[in-house]
Amino acid sequence: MGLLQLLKSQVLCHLFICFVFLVSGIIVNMLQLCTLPLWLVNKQLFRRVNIRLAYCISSQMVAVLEWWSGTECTLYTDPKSYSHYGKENAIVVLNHNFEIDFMCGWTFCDRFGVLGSSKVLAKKELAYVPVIGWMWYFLEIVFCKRKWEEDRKTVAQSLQNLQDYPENFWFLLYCEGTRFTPKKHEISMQVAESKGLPKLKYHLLPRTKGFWVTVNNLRGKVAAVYDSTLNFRDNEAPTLHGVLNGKKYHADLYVRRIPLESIPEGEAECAAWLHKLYQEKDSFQEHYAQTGRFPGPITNPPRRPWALINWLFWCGLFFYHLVLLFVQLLSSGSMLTITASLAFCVAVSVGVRWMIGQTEIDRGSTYGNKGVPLNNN
Ligand SMILES: CC/C=C\C/C=C\C/C=C\C/C=C\C/C=C\C/C=C\CCC(=O)SCCNC(=O)CCNC(=O)[C@H](O)C(C)(C)COP(=O)(O)OP(=O)(O)OC[C@H]1O[C@@H](n2cnc3c(N)ncnc32)[C@H](O)[C@@H]1OP(=O)(O)O
Ligand SMILES: CCCCCCCCCCCCCCCC(=O)OC[C@@H](O)COP(=O)(O)O
Repeated sequence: MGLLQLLKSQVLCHLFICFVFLVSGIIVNMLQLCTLPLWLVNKQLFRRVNIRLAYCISSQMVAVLEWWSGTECTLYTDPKSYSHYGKENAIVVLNHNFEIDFMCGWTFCDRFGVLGSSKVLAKKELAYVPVIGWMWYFLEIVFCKRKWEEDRKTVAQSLQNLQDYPENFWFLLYCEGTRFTPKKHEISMQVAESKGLPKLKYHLLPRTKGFWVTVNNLRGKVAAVYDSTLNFRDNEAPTLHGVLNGKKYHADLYVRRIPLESIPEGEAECAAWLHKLYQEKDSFQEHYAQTGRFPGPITNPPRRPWALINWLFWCGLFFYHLVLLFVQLLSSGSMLTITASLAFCVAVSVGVRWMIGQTEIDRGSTYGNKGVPLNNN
């Protein structure tokens, strides 16, 4: 193990990275709060400012993935589609199998210059996660309770609000609605069977209502759906812990650009279209399992330096102040101050541990663990 790799595996380094993320994130959240009055006088300026503030937070996770762990992200797509990426609004449909799939998504957003404005249909529980969840309020992220009766109006309204959004964005939809586990897969395939749909090997059965409502409420605003299929080399199951430990992964993303006009408007037709899309995605995963690659040419968008610059700025700022604080603490000799500082460090560690827990599939929700009631029950 080299010296750098040894350094990356040190818990103290992980604590420092997490501390920087949490404290800088809360500072940015507070700045976002201060921009609220702007909404009343100039909504578009409010949005543009918040896109940049959000970048300061999400790009830290991109920097840790790209520069700290050195994870490589390869894009399989045709050159004609490539020329559109970052220059138009799009709905991204992505498989949901990996704990760090959202970080890989963010990496691609950064490489195409849409990281600050990127959006997602997210479960409501994530709105309460400090830093990221709070940041999302100011980005007009669309939250759902995963209860269609409650979501149908709120989701449609939140999507309509994006019609006059001033900068290009990608709107991410995990149509499977939850992360892949063998149990959820088994249950969703029972649902597929009961609906007479072909079985999927690598995906859960997609939930079609969110896709239908998104496509129809973003019509006229969004140019295309980017059908995206992600996998990792060597059957790796990457984790945020691995990334913090400096473990290098290799992500492969296969993207097809599908013009929005080609997607049917009616609910049933749109649902059938999505089911067919997931059958195709399943065949791409099968191809990957057989050959170790996706079909089509590789076009690698380069890493950009901004995420690294932003991260180094915050790390430098906090390192300087932490050293100062440490020296002052020791020279003060006050047991009370030392204990209070230690308690603060423990609180930060516990907070961050809880946040990392949100990314772990083992601690995931039970959504999708129950199928439709069988007729003979
Ligand atoms: C060039 C590069 C390209 C791309 C780069 C890649 C990506 C980058 C892009 C952007 C990045 C931006 C941000 C990323 C940052 C962070 C994201 C992190 C996390 C957030 C993700 C989440 O929170 S995922 C969870 C929330 N989202 C969703 O759930 C979306 C999908 N769900 C839906 O659409 C649902 O329909 C709903 C939520 C709108 C409503 O939920 P409900 O449960 O009420 O669903 P349904 O009404 O659909 O369910 C009932 C129907 O489903 C059938 N059923 C029952 N059991 C099951 C089962 N186990 N599996 C499947 N189906 C089931 C049931 O029979 C009902 O059928 P109907 O026929 O009546 O529909
Ligand atoms: C810079 C490094 C700092 C590291 C510490 C920060 C950790 C912050 C992580 C919070 C990110 C929260 C995003 C989680 C995304 C996610 O994957 O959500 C799961 C949902 O889709 C589906 O949930 P489920 O039904 O439970 O599978």
